[in-house]
Amino acid sequence: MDLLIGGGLAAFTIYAAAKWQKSDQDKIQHTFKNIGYLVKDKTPKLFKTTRSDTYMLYTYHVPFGLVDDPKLQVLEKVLNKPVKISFVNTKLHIKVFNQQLPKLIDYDWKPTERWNIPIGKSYNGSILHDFDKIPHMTIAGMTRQGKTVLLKLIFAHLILNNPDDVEFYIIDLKGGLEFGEYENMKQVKFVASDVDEAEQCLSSVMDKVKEDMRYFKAKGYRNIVDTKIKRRRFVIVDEGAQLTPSKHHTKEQRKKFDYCQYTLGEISRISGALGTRLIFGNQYPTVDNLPREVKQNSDAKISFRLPTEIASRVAIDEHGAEKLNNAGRAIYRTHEKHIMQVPYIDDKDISERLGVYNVSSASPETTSRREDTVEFG
Ligand SMILES: Nc1ncnc2c1ncn2[C@@H]1O[C@H](COP(=O)(O)OP(=O)(O)OP(=O)(O)O)[C@@H](O)[C@H]1O
Repeated sequence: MDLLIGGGLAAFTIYAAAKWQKSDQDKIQHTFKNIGYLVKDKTPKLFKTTRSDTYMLYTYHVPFGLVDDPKLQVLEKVLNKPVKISFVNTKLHIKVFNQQLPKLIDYDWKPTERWNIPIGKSYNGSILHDFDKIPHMTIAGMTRQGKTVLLKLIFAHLILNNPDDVEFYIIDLKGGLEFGEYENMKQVKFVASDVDEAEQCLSSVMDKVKEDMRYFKAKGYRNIVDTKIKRRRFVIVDEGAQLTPSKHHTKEQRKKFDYCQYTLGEISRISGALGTRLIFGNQYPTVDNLPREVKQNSDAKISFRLPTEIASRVAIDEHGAEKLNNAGRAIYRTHEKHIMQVPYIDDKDISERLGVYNVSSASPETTSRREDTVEFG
């Protein structure tokens, strides 16, 4: 019943605001009343407005007992503009953005600083993810929403910025269809396309991580970012759910799945300071197919559209991904949360731009298991 009344009021508020040509400030004030965001007839009082190029920020004193409330989200529809609501230092902040995000942004191939990747455009401008600050990332999203495009964007931009210092270990559980064509690039050390190869790939990464650990200990290093070591190693998993054992697998197969899940957890737990970064992509994250340690150690979580609020909570620890509404639209969650449009990149573009890094197929380095020595310093 409450829901019905609440829904009716919200619909009325949206209708009324559209009909009366009021300023955003007026509309917000009316909305407080209409949706019952008040205490004993006292509604929030506007205390400050701050204008920027991209938004207008309204700051309110609120009566004691009121905090930010999900029902204020109705303002998005009342104002027909993107709105961000937060409660900071006992004040209510309502940020009203001037523009909707574009539905398509082409990737522009502009280099950035070292390990910073332009993963999206938010209402506030470009979002750069710095893999030296936040080493591990999870990426979730239903089919055809943009996970693989984002993984390829990260891959391509890392090579653009650091062609001589980046190396990749890729577990492409779409049978190698997505990353197989890049396996001859000098930066790509391994492309695994099934669980047997994933086991070998991860075992090889683990050996290297242990090697790094011994080296760091001997040198007294704590974190790669405080050393002169330029090399960074990226482990990319596309469709991590394929590493979940099920009752149809044999005992032998299950052992392999368990090993892969355990090793990904270990990599996320110990290797960040040593220069290895894990990016774990997964269609529909559940507690079974998103290894707990990977989730806990990934301080950056990205989600494209997911089917349910529950899946959104597993992926990014809060609701919202179930409401995203076009391919390439995602939530980027670190200590902050941003809605962004991921730049679009296609395979042809990557092959043309990065083709120079293809090593000759005659070279012994071109097998899917190139085990180059790691260079330090
Ligand atoms: N950033 C983007 N901007 C606009 N369109 C996009 C973007 N990313 C993906 N798309 C569209 O969605 C399609 C599917 O993208 P992608 O291959 O990344 O899906 P996916 O999430 O990996 O799905 P699946 O898990 O089924 O492979 C693309 O071919 C493209 O048409």
